[in-house]
Amino acid sequence: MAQRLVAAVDQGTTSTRCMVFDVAGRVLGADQREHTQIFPRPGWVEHDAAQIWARTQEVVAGALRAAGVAPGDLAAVGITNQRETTVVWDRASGRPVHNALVWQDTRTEALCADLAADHGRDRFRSATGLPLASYFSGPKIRWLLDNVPGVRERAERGELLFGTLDTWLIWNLTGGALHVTDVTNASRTLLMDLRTLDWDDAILDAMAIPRSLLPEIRPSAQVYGTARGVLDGVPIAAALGDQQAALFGQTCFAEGDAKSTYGTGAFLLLNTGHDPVPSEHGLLTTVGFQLAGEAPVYALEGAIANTGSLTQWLRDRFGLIASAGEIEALARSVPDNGGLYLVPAFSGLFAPHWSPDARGLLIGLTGYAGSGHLARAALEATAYQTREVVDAMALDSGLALGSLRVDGGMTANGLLMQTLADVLDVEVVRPEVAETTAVGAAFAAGLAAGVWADLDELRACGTRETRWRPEPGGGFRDRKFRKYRKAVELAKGWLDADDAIEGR
Ligand SMILES: Nc1ncnc2c1ncn2[C@@H]1O[C@H](COP(=O)(O)OP(=O)(O)O)[C@@H](O)[C@H]1O
Ligand SMILES: O=P(O)(O)OC[C@H](O)CO
Repeated sequence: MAQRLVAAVDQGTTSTRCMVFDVAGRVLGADQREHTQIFPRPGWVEHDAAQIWARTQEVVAGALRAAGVAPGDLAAVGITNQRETTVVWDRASGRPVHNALVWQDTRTEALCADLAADHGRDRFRSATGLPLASYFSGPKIRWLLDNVPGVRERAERGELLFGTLDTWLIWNLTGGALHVTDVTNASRTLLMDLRTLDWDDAILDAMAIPRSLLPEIRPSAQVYGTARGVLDGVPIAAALGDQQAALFGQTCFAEGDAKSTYGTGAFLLLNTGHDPVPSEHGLLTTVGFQLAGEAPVYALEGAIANTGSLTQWLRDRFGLIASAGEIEALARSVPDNGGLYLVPAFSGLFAPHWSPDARGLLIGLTGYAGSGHLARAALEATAYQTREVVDAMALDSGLALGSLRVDGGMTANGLLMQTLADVLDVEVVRPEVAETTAVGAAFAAGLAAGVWADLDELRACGTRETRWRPEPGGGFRDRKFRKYRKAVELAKGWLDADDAIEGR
């Protein structure tokens, strides 16, 4: 078989999958396996990086088997991954010095508060596009240096390496030959200057992180090297953080293009072109992608903590529905939300508020309210939260959204998709292949390896999609959005200092 197939490895927070694509963007075979979520203390989340590497090899073998192909049939492999999650390992033995600290892990919150003490949370924002927060990798590296016995000394001697999951997988796939990351993953560390695309020495000094730990930063689509083992001889030709890969897989190549991924939480990314746009409205500035030899494309990102998790909450805590898909019928059993508004600040509010002291709020209750209204309020909360982020993006970038491309588990919900189109007053577009993250990694790798000639060829792949257009009634919906905003203000500041002390 001619080498026209491309594999993608999608290393996510809960599972790792591998998919094999043909030149038309069709899936020929796939495999997926979960890994263990380790919760040593409240707020701490870890992964076993060695287990993830083992799972990766299993799913690659499984996907090749399912597709009926051998490594020699692949023109390239692209890597995409959960972002920010931090691994430090021994250069000689390849053994991690500690479990990986996962992006959700909040153990570095006090460290971030200390680093922010004199200069504020935006101390490194102009260089990195990010606020000081436990979400990002830099503080996680610092925690490992400070808390795992011997690690700082070994790091100072140059014996240890740091990587996000892209770096860890590429290092293992090449038998330890390559210690590289891509610009999108590096842009989530709080250590990279967005303009120079290099590690920022002043920040490394301030965080006391030795440069020798850090990988070389490369474009997202470029032949980095050749794999051994399970992908023997296959060029590794792309790496992208998973949300950026979804942006690429959704063909959001032009300034003003935007995608939103709806899973447990939601991540909206807006392509802002070749200049990083600083945010004054609670968004993150990040690298969208960089093709070999080309200038980087930047993005504004809005991260929302709770969207699909609300569906799970109604299912698992209240038994209102037996499966996630049933929420749509329950919501359709009533004509509107009956005056109910739900602010899902279960772990505070992320973009655009970043209010850790907010807690969830259900308001507008009357004797009339029933389970159907609650289901509506839960789905509408996702649409309103999206509108908050989209409005912030317009204020920061001056770009008005032409349409919103969507993906993720929640997009199976037609009522939600229509509500989203109505609340945003833009067309909502869902592609046929829902695995846009893997598609993006395959597209980027295939582009670097010459399977596809240019971005236009990628746009032509998999053009079948479903669209929802806004229905009339904008004024009424604006009033409802204002109500939701009012509820958000009521939810903020709910936690008092002594609540935190009691650990509530
Ligand atoms: N039809 C639906 N309506 C609303 N929410 C849904 C629906 N189907 C799945 N979900 C929610 O979407 C999430 C799963 O989506 P997925 O993209 O697999 O998420 P993740 O990658 O975060 O695990 C779950 O939180 C689930 O409750
Ligand atoms: O692995 P996911 O899909 O939960 O995505 C995680 C994000 O990259 C975190 O920033």
